[in-house]
Amino acid sequence: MNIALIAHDKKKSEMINFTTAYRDIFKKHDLFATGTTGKKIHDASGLPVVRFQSGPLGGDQQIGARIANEEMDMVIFFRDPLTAQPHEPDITALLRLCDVHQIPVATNMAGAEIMIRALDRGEINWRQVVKDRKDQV
Ligand SMILES: O=C(CO)COP(=O)(O)O
Repeated sequence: MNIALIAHDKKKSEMINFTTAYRDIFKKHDLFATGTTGKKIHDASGLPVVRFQSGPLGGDQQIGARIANEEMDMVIFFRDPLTAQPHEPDITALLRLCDVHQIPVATNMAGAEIMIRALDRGEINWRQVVKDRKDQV
């Protein structure tokens, strides 16, 4: 599965802890991230991460484009609900595309833990059906 990982600055340490704790699950999948988040995850856990632009420079939009193409299967986005972001419209657009395309999305660690365990039990394998269908048209 293709998993997008994103964390705002005050949530980056949570993301590092999360990806390190669930490293054995994450290493079975393909990881994508906004620029700074991806670098920190890789440096802390050694997991390979494809990095897009930093969020304020368009990284959220790049991940959104992957979602629009049915190329992203899950989004874990640790948002900072207490700090205004200059690229708020990009963040809203990314979450909107998750809803448009029925992409499992967690915006905090409590939800992300449930989702990552479900992933490991194969409960998100239906995404492969969606992608196969897209390849046929
Ligand atoms: O701002 C972000 C998401 O909206 C995250 O971007 P960085 O991972 O580059 O800090």
